Amino acid sequence: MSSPTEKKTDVPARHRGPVQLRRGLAEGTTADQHLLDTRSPADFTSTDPWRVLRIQAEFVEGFGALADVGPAVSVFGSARTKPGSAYYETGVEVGRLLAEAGFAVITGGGPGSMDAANKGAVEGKGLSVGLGIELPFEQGMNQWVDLGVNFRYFFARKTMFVKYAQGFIVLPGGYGTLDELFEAMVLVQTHKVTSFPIVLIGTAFWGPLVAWLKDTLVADGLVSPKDLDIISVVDTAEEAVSKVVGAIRSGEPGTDSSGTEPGTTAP
Ligand SMILES: C/C(=C\CNc1ncnc2c1ncn2[C@@H]1O[C@H](COP(=O)(O)O)[C@@H](O)[C@H]1O)CO
Repeated sequence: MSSPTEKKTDVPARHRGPVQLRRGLAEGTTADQHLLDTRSPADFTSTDPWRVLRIQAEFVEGFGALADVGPAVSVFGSARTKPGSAYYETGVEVGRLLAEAGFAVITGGGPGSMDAANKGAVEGKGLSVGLGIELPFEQGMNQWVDLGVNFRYFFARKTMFVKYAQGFIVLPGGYGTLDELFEAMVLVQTHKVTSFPIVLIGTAFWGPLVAWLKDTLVADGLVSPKDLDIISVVDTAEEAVSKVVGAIRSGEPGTDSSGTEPGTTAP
């Protein structure tokens, strides 16, 4: 009797593209049969190889749609921010000031702070971009998006936020906002992107998070003290836009060159 590790050359193999299958896995239908069998097309479109093509298509379509956006800043913040609230008005101001400074405004295209920043971009006569995401519940693009691209996959969409923007402005938000913020922070920390200012608005909101980064992550040696400089925190739309635009124009990373600590308003 041969050992399980002994090479078996007598077992026939079936090839499916670059994949080789033996024994029970070799049984079944051929690729041609699958292709020509129209009984269950829905099964086919939910297979992983088909998904890869859809993912690829999202990147191709996204790159194509956004290629001519020009200088841009991505703005993040809660989908639940209410029109008329202070955060909403700050979002409108951010969008307007960015547009007036010649920057396209890229958001997630949804409600709340995204709606606010897109509205500001339109008011400032700039390019208002929304990168929508397909969600289990119906959620259209907000009315202020002039160039909209809809994504099925969060990760493809997140690539676009970074690839087509030169900086981020982040309003208060929940998990989605934190996800987008921390992804950008990691990209800067690991030098995957350079010269990428990230400015958070709202010292009262972000202060406790920044304190935790410092008192726990830095204190425990999980990030270095200089990693705190990846973000800066301000209180107004004017400060945020001036900081991001200034850093982009000077080619500096998003560090606070004034020497003030993250979590404090720049002088
Ligand atoms: C939950 C609600 C709406 C969901 N619609 C969204 N549309 C587009 N983009 C969204 C949506 N929800 C989250 N995002 C992305 O995450 C960030 C906001 O998430 P948060 O958890 O609300 O902070 C935002 O920047 C988007 O990119 C309400 O009806």
